[in-house]
Amino acid sequence: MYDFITGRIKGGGYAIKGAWLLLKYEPSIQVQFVLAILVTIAGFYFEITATEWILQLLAIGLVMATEGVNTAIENIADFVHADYHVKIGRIKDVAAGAVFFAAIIAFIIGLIIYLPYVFYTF
Ligand SMILES: Nc1ncnc2c1ncn2[C@@H]1O[C@H](COP(=O)(O)OP(=O)(O)OP(=O)(O)O)[C@@H](O)[C@H]1O
Repeated sequence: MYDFITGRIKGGGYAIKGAWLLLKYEPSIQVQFVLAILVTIAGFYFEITATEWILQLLAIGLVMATEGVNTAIENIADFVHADYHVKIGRIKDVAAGAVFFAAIIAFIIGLIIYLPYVFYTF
């Protein structure tokens, strides 16, 4: 039981370290993080509802998480095969495609939440 708890705490520590590495070194994650801050400011500005906050946070989490996994896949691909290979290209394209799905959904959620506020405010 003690090993289980210390193991979980260590695992959490590694995960926080990984999140910090993503924010510090990955431009794609940094861009998503800035966008997340901007929509959070917009959320406070327009005083969106609790349900809208939940959907917005889910969208932010979905995009940041898939972007992080995409970065990990790119790193693995470069580690196992640094030279050009058509299969590596396909693996990276597919991983980027997953981010695209998440980003499109997040964008649509953003439109659904903010268009009515913008429309009625201005
Ligand atoms: N070793 C490779 N072999 C074949 N094609 C590759 C290889 N590396 C990259 N590519 C192609 O170039 C694209 C971009 O790859 P890259 O690793 O530069 O990612 P990226 O889009 O610049 O990601 P990021 O901006 O997050 O670093 C891939 O989606 C793939 O089509």
